[in-house]
Amino acid sequence: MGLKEFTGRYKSLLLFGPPGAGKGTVSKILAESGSHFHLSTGDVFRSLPKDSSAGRLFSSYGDKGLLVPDKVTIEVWAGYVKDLISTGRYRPHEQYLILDGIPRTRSQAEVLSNYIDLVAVIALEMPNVQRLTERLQRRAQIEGRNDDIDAGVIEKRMEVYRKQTEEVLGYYPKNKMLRINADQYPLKVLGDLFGTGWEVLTCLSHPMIQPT
Ligand SMILES: Nc1ncnc2c1ncn2[C@@H]1O[C@H](COP(=O)(O)OP(=O)(O)O)[C@@H](O)[C@H]1O
Repeated sequence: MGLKEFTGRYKSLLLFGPPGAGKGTVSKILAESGSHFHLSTGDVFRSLPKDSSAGRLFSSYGDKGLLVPDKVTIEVWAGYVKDLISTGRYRPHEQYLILDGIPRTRSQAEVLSNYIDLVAVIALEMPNVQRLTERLQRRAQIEGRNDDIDAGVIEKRMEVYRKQTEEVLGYYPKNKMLRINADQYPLKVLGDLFGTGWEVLTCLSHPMIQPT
């Protein structure tokens, strides 16, 4: 089957958590543990040309800590994944897709279900806003992200997570849900994740069975 003809669903793990909870760190480690593909929706938006219409739309929402509207989000995301497949960078027959930052609304979850075959949902839990903010401010120094610098924008992103995204967890079956305390050192978070979720996550340790 040619790369462009993939019409199946992407076998996916979803990462949830407030800004600063460590979605990116955990996703990268899971992806690298078995050559799987980590896709951060925030990174997808940040890679858009600033003068494109989607890029301008992203700035107008992202700079305020708000979510980009659902329709555009899904369009940009689905187009990006298609491009990854057609250029051979993401190989859906062999790799799991580690999705960080999507879905963030119920409506995104509903549309996304047409694209993915869900393996697991990892919810990184960290209610301590002060410590999340400290993590983001450290990241701002390293990565220079505008939305990590402004305290008002950080606060807005936390609120958006609490009000719009957290409830999306209820959309997914409990037997696929791994809730992990993210208010710990990264190694401990990973230890807990593999301790709780070994049976679900063990699929990442070997390549997918090839279709015959
Ligand atoms: N699924 C999504 N739906 C709408 N907007 C999104 C989505 N993912 C990312 N964004 C936009 O990109 C910004 C940065 O996302 P991300 O890097 O994942 O941030 P965070 O560290 O807050 O989790 C968000 O504040 C939002 O404007």
